[in-house]
Amino acid sequence: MSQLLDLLTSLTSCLPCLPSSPTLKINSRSLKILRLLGEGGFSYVYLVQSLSSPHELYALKKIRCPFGAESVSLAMKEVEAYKIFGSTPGIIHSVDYSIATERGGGEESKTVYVLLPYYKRGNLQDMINANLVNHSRFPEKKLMGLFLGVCRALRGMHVYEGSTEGEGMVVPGQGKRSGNGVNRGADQDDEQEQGRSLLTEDERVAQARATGGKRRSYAHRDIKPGNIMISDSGSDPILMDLGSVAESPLPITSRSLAIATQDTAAEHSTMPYRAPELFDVKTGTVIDTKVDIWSMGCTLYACLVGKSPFEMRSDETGGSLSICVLSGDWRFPDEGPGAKKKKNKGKGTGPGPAEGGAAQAEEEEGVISEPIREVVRRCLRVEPSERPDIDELIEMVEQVLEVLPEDEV
Ligand SMILES: Nc1ncnc2c1ncn2[C@@H]1O[C@H](COP(=O)(O)OP(=O)(O)OP(=O)(O)O)[C@@H](O)[C@H]1O
Repeated sequence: MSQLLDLLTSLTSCLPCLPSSPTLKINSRSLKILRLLGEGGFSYVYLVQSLSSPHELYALKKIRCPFGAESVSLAMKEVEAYKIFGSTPGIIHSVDYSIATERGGGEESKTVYVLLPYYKRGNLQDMINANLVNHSRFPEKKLMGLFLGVCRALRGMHVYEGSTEGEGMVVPGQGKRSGNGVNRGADQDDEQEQGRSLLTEDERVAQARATGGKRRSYAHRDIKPGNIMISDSGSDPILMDLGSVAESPLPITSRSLAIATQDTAAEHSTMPYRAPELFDVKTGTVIDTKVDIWSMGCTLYACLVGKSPFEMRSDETGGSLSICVLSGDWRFPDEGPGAKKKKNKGKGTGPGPAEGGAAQAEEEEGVISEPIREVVRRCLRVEPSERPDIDELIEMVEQVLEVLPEDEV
């Protein structure tokens, strides 16, 4: 039945609101499904409308849990992450959630529904796609302003200072947490009793040893343009898709933990944006927030060039994407042997004074400013300790914004 609804909704996704649109209830809220917004590995995201206040639109993420308790607990980790960052600026929060149980053919399966604010402007990937279609590019200052917004939102995870909503909610391995006004069903109460954490038991023990049990930070682990929504005003980025969020640092204390971490990354972190240390997780290393800094470098490059640096390079060379990532093999389109050299805007610390002439303007068209290139280079160091941390990255981006000339209107 559930699959039939997905099929029906995806078939009608291009149609405006049908009179017979399916409806569903999330706790006390009755919602009408308008259309499919997108789909991922195990989830569908629908645009829904409140039946009681038709001007209220939401995005409803439906996470199917086909593999029993394990997949339910993964979905609940995502729900938990929405709560943890519920009041962190620049990070999506959930409005409500529920767990539905379906019984059929003697089997029971669960589906987790998460109600999210709807962002009508879409995400950064949509903007990249529009640029590719229109042969246009982001004005650099506007782009770096958006990028700074993403850095600041990410800082809310990397330097987690707690949230009034989230505090007392995550009780690794034990205890209850307080409600947040959400009308939870019996299933949710069961989950509540068990207590939730973003860590598996092995990870929790390893981390407690490494941090002396102190509160830590979080890594998003799937930063990419498709996971950065644009606020309705058009000026603020919103970090979303918290299904991959993991507590950090994570010391890899055993071979089994290394394999589990690598498998989780393979499932949840998008390959062209995934840091090298997650491709080949080694025992004795520590996986931390630097994985996101790598992905930020890939994201900035994709905004400038149209795709991830490693997708670009593996397309160019015909080589494997993972080998390009592991060896840090990437370049800007106008760099390297055989590349058509364009005059670079702003050598060294910043773009130089504007030089006149139509030929000059034409030559400079499509050229990426040197200070922006440098941000990408710093993020894409194969050795995690050589990458800036989030505060250093914010500082770099603020300096770039200071030296960039105003965008032409
Ligand atoms: N709040 C929202 N507002 C508008 N559109 C949304 C919203 N949330 C998700 N979408 C759309 O649905 C798509 C899939 O969402 P999301 O990334 O959360 O799903 P996912 O299953 O985790 O995807 P992935 O496999 O790419 O990680 C997004 O790319 C976006 O187009």
